[in-house]
Amino acid sequence: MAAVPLARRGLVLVADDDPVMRVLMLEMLGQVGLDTVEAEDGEQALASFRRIQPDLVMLDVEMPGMDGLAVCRAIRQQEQHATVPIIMVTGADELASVTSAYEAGATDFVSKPINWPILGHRVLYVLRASDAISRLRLADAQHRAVMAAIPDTFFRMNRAGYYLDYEQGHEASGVFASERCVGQHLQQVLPEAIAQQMLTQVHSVLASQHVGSLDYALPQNGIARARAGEHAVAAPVRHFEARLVATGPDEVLGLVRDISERKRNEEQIRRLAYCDSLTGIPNRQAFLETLEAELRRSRKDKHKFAVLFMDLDAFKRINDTLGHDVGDHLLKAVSERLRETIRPSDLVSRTEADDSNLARLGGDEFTILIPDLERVDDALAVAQRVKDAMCRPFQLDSHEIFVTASIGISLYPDDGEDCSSLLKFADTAMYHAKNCGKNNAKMYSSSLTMQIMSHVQLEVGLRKALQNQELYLLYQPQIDVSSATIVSVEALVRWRHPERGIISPTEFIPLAEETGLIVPIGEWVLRTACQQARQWQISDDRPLRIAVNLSAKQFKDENLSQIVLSALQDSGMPAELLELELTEGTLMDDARATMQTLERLRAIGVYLAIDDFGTGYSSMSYLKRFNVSALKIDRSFITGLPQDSENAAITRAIIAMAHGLKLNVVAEGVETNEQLRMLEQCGCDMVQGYYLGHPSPPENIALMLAQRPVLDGSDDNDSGDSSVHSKFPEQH
Ligand SMILES: Nc1nc2c(ncn2[C@@H]2O[C@H](COP(=O)(O)O[C@H]3[C@@H](O)[C@H](n4cnc5c(=O)[nH]c(N)nc54)O[C@@H]3COP(=O)(O)O)[C@@H](O)[C@H]2O)c(=O)[nH]1
Repeated sequence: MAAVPLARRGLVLVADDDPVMRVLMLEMLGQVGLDTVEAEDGEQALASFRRIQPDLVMLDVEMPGMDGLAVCRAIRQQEQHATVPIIMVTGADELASVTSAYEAGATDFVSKPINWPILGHRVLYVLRASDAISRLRLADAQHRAVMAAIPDTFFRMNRAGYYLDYEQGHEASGVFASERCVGQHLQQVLPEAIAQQMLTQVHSVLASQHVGSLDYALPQNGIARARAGEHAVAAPVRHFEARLVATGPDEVLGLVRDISERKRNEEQIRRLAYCDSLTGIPNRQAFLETLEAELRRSRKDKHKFAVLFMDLDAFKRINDTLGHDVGDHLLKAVSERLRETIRPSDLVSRTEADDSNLARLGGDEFTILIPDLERVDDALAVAQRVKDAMCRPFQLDSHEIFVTASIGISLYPDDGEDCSSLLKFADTAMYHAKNCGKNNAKMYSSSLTMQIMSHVQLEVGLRKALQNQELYLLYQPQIDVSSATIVSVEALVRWRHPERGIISPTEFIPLAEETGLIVPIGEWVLRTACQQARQWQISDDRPLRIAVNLSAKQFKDENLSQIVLSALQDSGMPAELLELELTEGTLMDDARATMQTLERLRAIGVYLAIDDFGTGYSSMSYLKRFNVSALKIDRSFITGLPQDSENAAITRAIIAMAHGLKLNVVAEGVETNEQLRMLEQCGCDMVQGYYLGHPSPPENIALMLAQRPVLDGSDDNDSGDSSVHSKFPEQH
């Protein structure tokens, strides 16, 4: 049977000047599967080494010429062969010889007389050990390369919290030097609290054998000051993340990374996500989170808190008239004033006073959280302080701006037990405050929700009212005082609601304004009134004027003049017989735009009147500039005439002033003969009111028109009140 060749296990260079020794060595090494190359002397050995690059070298120490020690040294000098195992064959097992061998760079030695049976195994062992060492060296080099590439600081620590090793990473900002740590306990290196947390984490990692981590911050200027407690003041800090992994039953490896940059980025992102970019105060998201936290806290501690919802009154007008830059400045100034108003107060009960109790939700809406509320009155007191703060004029560049605010308040837990309800209810209360005349603060109550719901239902109904033909017009005559004849008729809209019956325009016109529905409704009124008036003009054969109320939204509608022209054309009405009634508020809203719209309407040739005069700005100079044809004295001045001397004086002054400006004057709300008499004496041109005719359906107006001079025979079908029946001419 042929011998099975042994697997080759390495190439050994054997150098000995004694041929017998060489043969024996080659034989023994061959028996354990090693390949061999022989050399007779040192020079030959060195040359062979360079040529064949053996895995191991065996050198006889004593050789003529270049001895084994010299060869060994020569090999070791070649850097790339610094690790090849070299076994020296020494003449005697004496210490000096062994020492010289190691000093020359030998890996091991074999003494003569050689124990031949174990020589091969010895060589194999040295080869294996050398291989293991090479691999260890490689692993160590790789380890070092990884360490050099990683910015983290490494340390080893035992269960008790002593640093066993500490390798500072190149991006560790030099908080600690390695010599400060090795052999030291955590508490001698880190501030007490952090050291304690780290030790807890070390124990947890050792127990679970899972990776654990810990974030902490240290003052930039060093540990000593941190330990002195100086980090409590706002010293710049660096943030670190320590990851711990168990490397044995009682030892962890820690990697510490400087995460200051990441923290800064996170803070920047947080600021962007949670700050209102215009004012710098917290935004809606931040407020919702603060509210959520407060809710949890108050629920646990059984405390009350309040949410204030503030909205500036007429902010839109400031934006529209003075521009968005001024609007933005105002919002910044408002937030600053709010900040000042709540900062020194009892609002912030937490240790760290911050701005998170205040937020801008968007537009001109701000919210304030009042924690730890003891009495409801405290919330109202804060609202009052805020209102007072808003009332002080804002000086913005060249503008002195006056604003007021409406505030709604909801309470936890009385009004709601979740954030969205509390915010919604505070908003509802704010709307209520606005409806109660602005510059107001109101508490939420559940009845407000009912009101809002019915408001919403009304809005839904109003959206369908036009297409369902639920709207209709009544007409009220305006009578010329000198001729006692009807010269004009005012169209007044009504809504016949399928469930609620007749709804007054005082209820649905503001809603139509708010929702923008006034534009289509107003157009329908205009067209219907023009058609009706044209019929009367034809049948009665006289130039009867029809008066139609225009709301602010309609007046601002850029299609207004087109709509007016089209209504006139479709009905065949002469433009001068269409009277458009505008309130002072509508005209004063945006003076420049007003002038342009008025210009367009005048160009069409319609008759323009100012309605409800005396209730708004009552500015004579504007009246002159607006160049209208008539003004209607508001009925609040006519009520109480002639006894009310103040109203009598105002009425006289308005009539005189209007005549000075060559305007016709109409007195509204004339309900008695005495009022009529007095207005006649004051020279009032026209009168309108229940005394002369209630708002009535077209057929009643047709009857009245047929009587000349006029006789009031009208019924206000919608009020049912027709108590005033008087013959105007007979009163003369
Ligand atoms: N934009 C539009 N507004 C309209 C329209 N139709 C009406 N309105 C406005 O709604 C308000 C209430 O109107 P109404 O309930 O019709 O009241 C009018 C008269 O009924 C009332 N009036 C008339 N005479 C008397 C009186 O002697 N006493 C008394 N207490 N009330 C009286 O006055 C209202 C007419 O006011 P005015 O328009 O200011 O001349 C009202 O503001 C309407 O303007 C519409 O189609 N579009």
